[in-house]
Amino acid sequence: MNTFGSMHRIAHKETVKNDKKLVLLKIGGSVLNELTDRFYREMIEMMDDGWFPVIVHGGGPSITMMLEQLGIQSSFVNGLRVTDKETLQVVEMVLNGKENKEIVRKIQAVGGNAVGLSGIDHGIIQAECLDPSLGYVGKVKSISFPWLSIFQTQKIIPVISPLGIDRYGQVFNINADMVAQALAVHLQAKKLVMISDTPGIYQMEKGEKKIIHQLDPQGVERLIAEGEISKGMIPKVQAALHCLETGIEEVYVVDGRMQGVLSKVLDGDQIGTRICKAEVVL
Ligand SMILES: Nc1ncnc2c1ncn2[C@@H]1O[C@H](COP(=O)(O)OP(=O)(O)O)[C@@H](O)[C@H]1O
Ligand SMILES: CC(=O)N[C@@H](CCC(=O)OP(=O)(O)O)C(=O)O
Repeated sequence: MNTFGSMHRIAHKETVKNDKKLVLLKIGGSVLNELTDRFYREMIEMMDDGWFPVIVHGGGPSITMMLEQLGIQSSFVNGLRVTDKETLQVVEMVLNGKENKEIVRKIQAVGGNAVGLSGIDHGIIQAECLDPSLGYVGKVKSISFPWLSIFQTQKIIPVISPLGIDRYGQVFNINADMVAQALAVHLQAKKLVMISDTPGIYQMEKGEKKIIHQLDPQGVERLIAEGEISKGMIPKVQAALHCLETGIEEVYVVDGRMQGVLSKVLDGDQIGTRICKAEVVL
């Protein structure tokens, strides 16, 4: 966690304090290109309040669009993109070349500092094949991110794409929610915020979507079993359940286009859906 912990007592103390206020922001491809300058400014402002954001991003819709433009067929199994060699090249190109740099560019444009990294760089995300029938789709085996204290001290926001690499140099395409969860657990984030295109997790009531503002793990399991949670929301809530089991206090699902969304989450105001263990429900 703290590479230089033993070097200086005060530096160590500061890092431990900051670690407690680490927030993992997962920016979904559904909303990535609709986030405003205000959203990115809030990210910079949260650092003045002692919070430090680490970003993992997706980019599913952009990948699909590029594959279509190139005439490459794309298919999904349980929400995961079947990834052959040709598809993997496009995934790398779109995630690392386009979406990662788009986020970095926007943070820089509002006066912040960000460094874009892929999970391949320095082997941040060590991966292995998830299921041979899906091709080069990976799962996270381990994470190595020893520079957190340097990024924090310099107020540089890390922006990480969901690609992994194995020890032979093979790259894998990994679902971004899974990467966000693994990184949140590794960095012992206080919160994981899933930034998507939905105002929260909803269930249908008399033909209308009703947002559920608070959910505990049992509630999540029930909504999955009832079929209320489906498609892209499934990996998010699975990630949330895993996070809660490993000590992360709360996971939010929010719409990144809502004004003041990040400050509301950090201030504990009611926004989106907050998933937490029953005993810590306020
Ligand atoms: N119960 C639910 N509540 C909210 N969204 C749901 C639910 N069930 C399925 N979804 C779908 O999940 C989508 C978000 O997942 P996804 O499209 O993968 O987003 P992202 O690109 O942000 O990861 C929503 O737009 C919605 O269509
Ligand atoms: C294996 C797999 O499905 N990988 C995803 C990676 C991007 C992603 O997860 O983007 P979102 O967060 O926008 O869904 C994909 O190829 O679309």
